[in-house]
Parts: sequence; structure tokens; C-alpha cells
Amino acid sequence: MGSNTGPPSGRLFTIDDAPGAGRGVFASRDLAAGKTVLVANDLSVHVLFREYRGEICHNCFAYGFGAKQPVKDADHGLAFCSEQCQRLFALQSDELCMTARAAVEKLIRRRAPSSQPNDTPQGPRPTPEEIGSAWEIADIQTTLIRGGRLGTPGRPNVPPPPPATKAALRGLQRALSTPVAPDVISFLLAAVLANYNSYQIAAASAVPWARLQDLEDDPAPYLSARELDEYIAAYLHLLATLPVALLPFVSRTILHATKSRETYNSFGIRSLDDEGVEFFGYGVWPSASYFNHSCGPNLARKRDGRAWVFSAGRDIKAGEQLYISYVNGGTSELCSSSGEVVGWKDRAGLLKKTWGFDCVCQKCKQEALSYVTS
Ligand SMILES: C[S@@+](CC[C@H](N)C(=O)[O-])C[C@H]1O[C@@H](n2cnc3c(N)ncnc32)[C@H](O)[C@@H]1O
Repeated sequence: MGSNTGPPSGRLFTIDDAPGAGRGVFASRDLAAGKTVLVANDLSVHVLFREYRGEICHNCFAYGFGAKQPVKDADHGLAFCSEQCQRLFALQSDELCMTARAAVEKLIRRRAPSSQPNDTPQGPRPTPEEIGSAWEIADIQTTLIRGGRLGTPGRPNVPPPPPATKAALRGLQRALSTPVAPDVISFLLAAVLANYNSYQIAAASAVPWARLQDLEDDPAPYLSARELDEYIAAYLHLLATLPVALLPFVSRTILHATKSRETYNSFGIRSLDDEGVEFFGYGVWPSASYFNHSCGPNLARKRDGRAWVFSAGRDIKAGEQLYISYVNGGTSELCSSSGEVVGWKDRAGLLKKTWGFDCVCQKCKQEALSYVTS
């Protein structure tokens, strides 16, 4: 799949400018219906929601449809459908990663709220300026944590920071006594481990970090002020909890950058064979993140274990842009809960609200025109 940085390259497609939609993927030859265009097996960061953790295999994402997976690893908060999957998972994690998982699992058990907060975002999304200042304040607190854990700042040639004021220490104490949001801290742990792994040549799962960084970023990725607070709290908790050897990977640059790549680029991890009714997590596969959306897509997508497989949904001519559908788990039509196909206005509203863009696909352009002229 091409070089370690930048968009993927292949024999069947190229990445180029897509007017009104940034970059896009274009067929470089005729593709017959059914032809596999891309197998994306570069999952870089992901989270499986805690409420599903016993029912999903952490290696192949098989879902037990309510039944627990047979192989349990409670210390690390993991479950597997077989011992083979457990072994395959172990190949992607060295001892340090497993120690980190155990530490976070322990923290979640101690500090997660007994019930999940209502997930409806409250209030407006924090602006890029508000986000920047929240992370800056957190960075002041992280100096105290790093200093405490590493003995001064951890770098002998750097002068120690000024002594902490009582107010700063109280602020830090307050931050570290807040409950942790399990799915947020698990996602950020995945970011830390992915970054660490990308420097471990031996790690079977290592995805070059630059591939994630090359994706389109969202300057305001937090749904609400509460969500931003949860990310900041998780940042501080990770710094206070993870093995010292991982602390260089717990930074604003890594954590906030990962979050701001996730919102526009993640794929839902859903159950198979039941139209994806169960939504149990999400993740970023950088090679799959260059497909733009169309409400009449020409590619089909299907998850196969930890990979996504993209294939031509119809005959496609060389030069045509390759589109997937972002809605309804990839099926072409967006339907209401009663099964009716949703019209342009509602569809456009959903795309704007969920993915933040005004859809420029052919179908939307045509339907918008007839909506205006009718
Ligand atoms: C997964 S990325 C696709 C690759 C992206 N175009 C790039 O340049 O990296 C999703 C982003 O692409 C753009 N996009 C995708 N489909 C679009 C569409 N139908 N209309 C307008 N923008 C679209 C939006 O900015 C969206 O946030």
C-alpha cells in the first residue's frame, strides 16, 4: 500500500483533488462490478464501547449477540472468541502495552461513574479557541504530574519548573478526582499505544503515525463542553497512571491530534449479518479515509474482521471518482426507522450535523435543484 506517509496508492486508483470535497479517490482503470478495490487492514486507533466489552472479540470483532465471549482476560478488560484470537492479539501488544491496559482497566473500575451520563450533547460545541485554551491549561497541570512522576521535568538539562502554587496543586487534585469516562480514556489509550507501536519496528500492528496525521482534521471535534472536559480529564489521568516509559507518548500533540482526525475519518464498528443494528465501537483505518461520500455511491463496503473491504458496486469507468456512503452503515439509501427513504433536505441536514459538510454529490445537487424549483 505505497509509502509510510500520505494517501494510499494502488494499481486501481489514485488520490486527486475532488472539487468541493478536498481530496478524493479516482479509478485509474475500468473496474467491473464486484471487483475488490481496496482491503484496508491498517486499523490505527479504535475503541470498543465498554458496555459491549465482554460480548466482542477484541481481536476479530466477532459479536456474541448478547452472549459473552468464551475467553476472558478480566485484568486487561479484554475478551476473545478463541485462544487463537487471544494469541493474535498478543502479537500486537508487548509487555508495556499490556501493563498500560491493566493500569487503565484498574483505574476505570475504580473511577468510572456507576452509570453512564446521558449521551445527548448539552450546549454548543466548543470553538477551536476554547479547545486551545482548555488544552493549554491542562498542559500547565501536566507539568506538575510529569514533575512528580519523573522527579523534576525528566530531562536533566532542562531547568526545573517554578514551584507549584497551592492553587495549581488544588486544580490538579480536583482534575484527578473527577470520574473517568471509560470510552474516552480507552480511545486515548489506543492513541498512546498506536503512537508507541509506530516506533516499535517489531510490532505486528504498527501503522505509521504519519498516515493518521495526513487525514483531514476537524478543528472543533468535541460535541460539547462536557466531552472536551472528559478528554482533558482522561489526558491527566493517563499521565498519572501509565507506566513512565509511555509518558513521552501522552501529549497534547498526540491525543488532541488523534481526536481531531477521528471525527471526520472514523468508521463505525457494527455487528455483521443483521444490517449493523448493534453499534459497538469505532476506529480509523487511514487508507480507507480518502473515499468521499455520495448518496448514490458506486462502491460497496463490508467489514471483514479487523479490515474493511471496498468493492465496485457497479461497472466503473477509469477516471470516475470512487464513492462510499457514510450513512446507514454504508448502504446507499438513508432510511427512517419505519423504513422510508429519507429525502434530500433531511439527508443534507444529517450529513451536516454528523459529518459537518454540505454534500456536493450528484444526487444531492439534482435533488436540491428540484427542491428549489418545485
Ligand atoms: C473521510 S474524509 C474524505 C477525504 C477528504 N476529502 C480529504 O481530503 O481527506 C471526509 C471529508 O471529506 C469531505 N467530503 C466527503 N464527501 C463529501 C461530499 N459528498 N460533499 C462534500 N464534502 C465531502 C468532507 O470534508 C468530509 O469531512
